[in-house]
Amino acid sequence: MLQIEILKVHGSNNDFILIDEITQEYHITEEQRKELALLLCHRETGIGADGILFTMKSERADARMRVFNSDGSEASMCGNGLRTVARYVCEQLEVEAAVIETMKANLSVKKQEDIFPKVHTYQVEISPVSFQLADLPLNLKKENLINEKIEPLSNELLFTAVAVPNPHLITVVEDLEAQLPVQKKLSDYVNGPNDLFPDGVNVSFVKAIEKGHIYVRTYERGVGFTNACGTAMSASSLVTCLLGLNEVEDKIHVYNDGGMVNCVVHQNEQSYQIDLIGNATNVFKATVTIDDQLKSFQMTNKHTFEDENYNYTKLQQYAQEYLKK
Ligand SMILES: N[C@@H](CCC[C@H](N)C(=O)O)C(=O)O
Repeated sequence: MLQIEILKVHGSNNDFILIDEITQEYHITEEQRKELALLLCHRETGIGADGILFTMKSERADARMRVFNSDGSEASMCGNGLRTVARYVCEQLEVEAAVIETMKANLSVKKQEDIFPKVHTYQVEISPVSFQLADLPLNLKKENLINEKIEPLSNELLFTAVAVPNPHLITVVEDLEAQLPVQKKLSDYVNGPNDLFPDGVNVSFVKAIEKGHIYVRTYERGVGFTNACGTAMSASSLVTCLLGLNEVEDKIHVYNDGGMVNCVVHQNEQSYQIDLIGNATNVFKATVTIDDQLKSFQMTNKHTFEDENYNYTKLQQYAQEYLKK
């Protein structure tokens, strides 16, 4: 039997189960991490979440984050999740800034002023950024793909492929709702057995609302459609700068099905880095007791953070009002 304390969290309603392995000794094996994701993230039979965030000790940073999608696959990065881990670690250490080790980079995080009244807000660094197709990977006989067609996927859509460092395929469209069936079919294909994306890819359709304001809808690798994807919103902000729809260093308001975040794209000599600023909301905490086979669990001692949840709904209403304009 495995008994763990969990914290249900979300960034833009991209929701996760945060497991603290810094202050708790759980001795979770590699196979168990995948099994826990499959068991606890299931929307019908589990607690329900887009993934698990294992928050661990680090020898090279203040803490380490490992992210597992709901299908049990491990990803190199999670922008919305990193904001919630940033809050958790900063509050544990009683600091306002920290460095979190992720699979491919140690990333700076810091507490920010509320993006909306009484909404806990953190900024996280999204990097490294690479347009090299080998870094996704995307199997095409070219170095990079910036606003170009991928014939097998679509005769009309223009795509940009970028790793931040997890892989993203992004297209800018006029009508997100009309394109939803196209996005679903295309995303299912590139995340199933295919020759283009052997490891799958996060697929985002983006609408440029007006200068400094975009809407991003993402079908996430290892999950499916989510309310938001932080790395996708960051990568999409970068793509809109490349396309001349927005400017580097300007604040870009990024709307999504789960609310709204801000992104700021920075350009340096070699590449880009994106600041992702948004909520880090605690939803509830509980004790979860899991059987030895990791096939069933019981959840007890649940405590819901009512005020945080209420305050976040006000941000969602604000975002929706803007979109109705
Ligand atoms: N939702 C996360 C990304 C989680 C990993 C992604 N599905 C992948 O497999 O690359 C985010 O907020 O970035």
